[in-house]
Amino acid sequence: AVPLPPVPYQPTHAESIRFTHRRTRRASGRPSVFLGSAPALQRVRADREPFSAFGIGTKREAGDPGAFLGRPILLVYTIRSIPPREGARESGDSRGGGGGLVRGWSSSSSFGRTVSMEFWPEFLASSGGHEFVAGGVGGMAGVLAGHPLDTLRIRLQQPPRPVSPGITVARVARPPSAVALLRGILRAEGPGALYRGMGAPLASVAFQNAMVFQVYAILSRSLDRRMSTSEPPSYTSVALAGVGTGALQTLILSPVELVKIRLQLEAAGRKRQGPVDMVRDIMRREGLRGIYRGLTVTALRDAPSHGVYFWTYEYARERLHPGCRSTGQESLATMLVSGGLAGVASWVCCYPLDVVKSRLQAQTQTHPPSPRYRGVVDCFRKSVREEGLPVLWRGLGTAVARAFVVNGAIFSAYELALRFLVRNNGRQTLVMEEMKCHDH
Ligand SMILES: NC(=[NH2+])NCCC[C@H](N)C(=O)O
Repeated sequence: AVPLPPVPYQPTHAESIRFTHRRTRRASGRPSVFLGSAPALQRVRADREPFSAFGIGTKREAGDPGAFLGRPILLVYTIRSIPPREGARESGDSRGGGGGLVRGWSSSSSFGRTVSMEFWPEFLASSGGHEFVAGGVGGMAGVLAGHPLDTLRIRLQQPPRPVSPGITVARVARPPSAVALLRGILRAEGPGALYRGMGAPLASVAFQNAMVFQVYAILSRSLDRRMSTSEPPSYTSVALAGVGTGALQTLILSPVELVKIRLQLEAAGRKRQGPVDMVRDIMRREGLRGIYRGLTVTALRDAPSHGVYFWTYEYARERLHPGCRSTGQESLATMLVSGGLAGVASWVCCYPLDVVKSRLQAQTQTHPPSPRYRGVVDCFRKSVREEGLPVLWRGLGTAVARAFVVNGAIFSAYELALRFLVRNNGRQTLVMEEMKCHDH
């Protein structure tokens, strides 16, 4: 067979230039500019390599400001992929041994002669929005696995019905246990009631979770300031990225949960509304303010809880399977358990806020004459005054069970989908060798 000619490498997008540049600089300690595009690298196929890449770089010492002002030099690279094993050997990275995924860059000798660098799997993964797709798959798995428990939690959190305006039966009637409530719902409304309001979350939570995992992937890597990229983001970066992600996703999640909660609380028998009718109805009556009711309390709940969420996940999986944050090698059990634990920790830490949020989002503004709770603080005060301190933990058992199931499903589906999406790239290590360096 005639060997295929090298594929000329065309520099394209600005974004990947910046990205590649940052990686290069961090790894070598010397600034250099490489013009190239990550999507082009992803198109490398075994039958088309090695191929050449042309880059323009500058040689400067590390930390030198104005690196871009240096004389441009032409760099010629050969890019080829090598088996993971060999990659581990070449980069001296023992963790990647045994056919594992190798991460990090290795740059040998001095810049300007021969530099070989590895494109780590995550670099390839992060350039194509794979986390977004995998996050969406995870979100759907989570809703399918946990919606009945979610309905139980929302119902348990509600205040007792008033006998007449302003007077509740809280002191007389003990709130029902989860099991009693479940039996009651099944008897009176049938199993369908547990799945009520699931259609809309399936689509919207898929989108919300997709955004969460994509934003988290970007933030956790960009917050990490360490020079070495051969290691996964630090736990501090992971937690901070979680907080940022949690705050941002509130904009999507708050209205989604408002509609979900109201659909979940619709009793059987009464004429039922679908999500679209419900949104239209709220918009007509209260406008955008109505749709965004509960935004503040959702942000208060979700920013810290997502910090705890991602920190716990990363910490737990590393404990259960040492080295897996670097190699990506972990079992399904590790994914399920660390995802489950992350969910539980993130719910326990913010649970009272969730009770308040559910109550605030459930109440309609027009009926009864005036809303029962006027805001976050008022809802806290009134609930505790009327029902005692334990009200802040009502439904916690159900919430914890749900959190374990849902987030075990989310993280497992996410990790598996991600591996599926990058499996072509994930098994190989790309080495970029600097062949020539014309320095005039
Ligand atoms: N309490 C939280 N908001 N935790 C953060 C992630 C929660 C996850 N999306 C879930 O539905 O369980």
